[in-house]
Amino acid sequence: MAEAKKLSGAGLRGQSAGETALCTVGQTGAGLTYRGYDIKELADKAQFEEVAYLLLYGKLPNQAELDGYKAKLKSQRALPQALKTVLEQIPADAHPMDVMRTGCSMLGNLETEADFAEQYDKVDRMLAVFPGMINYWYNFTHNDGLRIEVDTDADSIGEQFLWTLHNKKPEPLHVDVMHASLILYAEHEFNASTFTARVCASTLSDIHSCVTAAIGSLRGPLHGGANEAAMAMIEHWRSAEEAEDAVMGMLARKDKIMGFGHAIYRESDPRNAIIKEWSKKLSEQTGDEYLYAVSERVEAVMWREKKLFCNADFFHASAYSFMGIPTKLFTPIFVCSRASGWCAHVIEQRANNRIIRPSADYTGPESAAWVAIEDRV
Ligand SMILES: CC(=O)SCCNC(=O)CCNC(=O)[C@H](O)C(C)(C)COP(=O)(O)OP(=O)(O)OC[C@H]1O[C@@H](n2cnc3c(N)ncnc32)[C@H](O)[C@@H]1OP(=O)(O)O
Ligand SMILES: O=C([O-])CC(=O)C(=O)O
Repeated sequence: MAEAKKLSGAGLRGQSAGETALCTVGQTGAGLTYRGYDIKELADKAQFEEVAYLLLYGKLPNQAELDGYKAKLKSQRALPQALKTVLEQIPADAHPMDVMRTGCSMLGNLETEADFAEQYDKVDRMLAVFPGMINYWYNFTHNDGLRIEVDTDADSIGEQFLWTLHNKKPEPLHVDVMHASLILYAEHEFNASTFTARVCASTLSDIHSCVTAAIGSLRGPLHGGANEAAMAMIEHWRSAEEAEDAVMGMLARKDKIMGFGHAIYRESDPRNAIIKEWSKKLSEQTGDEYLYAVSERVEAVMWREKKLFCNADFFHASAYSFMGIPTKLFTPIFVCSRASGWCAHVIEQRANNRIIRPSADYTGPESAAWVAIEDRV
């Protein structure tokens, strides 16, 4: 069993910043559990909606509860006209994560959480709306002003994402991949975006503000944005050999290789083996001749040269690409999933709240003498 990573130094690494009953990350060096359930078992056996329910409502749903939950989510997909109008104003060259941030914020204006008693309904509405919301904007701005129908017959959030993106019922294999992917991305303890959501929640702010703030944190390439950055890197290489040469050059220049390394895990990210397996299946299905091989070679070189391993993001890049998902929509899918984890944390924070307000070690001048404005250089 791998030892836990030695955690110290900047970035609050290794410091406990609160309690959670939602998730353990790297407790035995590599593991990940949601409310005690191993991620491998969840990704293998569950639908995303079961996992969202587990995180938000505290237990795995029985069949009737799952059916009821999915029916509720399905009934809440419609986009308010005012939200559509705002989405249509956002330019085609905007980053889709900015669209998610604005869309979430606009939803908060239209359907404000007036009381914490409404929190579960607000969360479920966001989960229901987000896939159609981003794809409404995407199709309108990238597909000749097409105004898609978001009230599809899709049975799940994963299917809804693919259906509203491509305007057709997706194939079952792709829906299975989406379930696994959304489960893998759903929750990860006090990562940067979740911590952002909790800090916002600790001021007793509304839930749309918490999620909007978290989207902003997830957007960065050191966090959720890494799946897009990984794709932007690997898409240039047409063979494993070309990839190896390029990565060696990047390492010599001390470039960061996106999709590798982790703040907590030491030897592996348990989500990688799962999404890698799906990426392999998709590669075989699509007749891919190099992208999977390129990805595998980058993984091998990074481990050989740096003992750095793929995190959850790296093989998501090839997997999403094989399903015809445009690179810039990769991180919004992460939002569609992680919104469940963020909101479970917001609910947990609210249940036992104290405003999060750490201290800082001051490094500025001891004291400074006032200088009148006309005397300043
Ligand atoms: C879903 C997710 O959010 S997973 C994370 C997604 N992010 C990425 O993939 C971005 C690339 N990775 C990284 O930038 C980092 O590994 C992070 C941000 C994930 C973690 O950062 P840290 O906790 O600071 O990493 P850690 O302390 O283990 O770094 C150790 C050393 O490895 C290096 N290193 C870490 N990751 C990488 C990488 N991907 N490429 C090259 N070198 C790296 C660091 O620069 C550091 O070197 P140094 O000691 O000479 O400065
Ligand atoms: O835990 C982290 O720091 C980043 C991560 O993997 C996640 O949020 O899924």
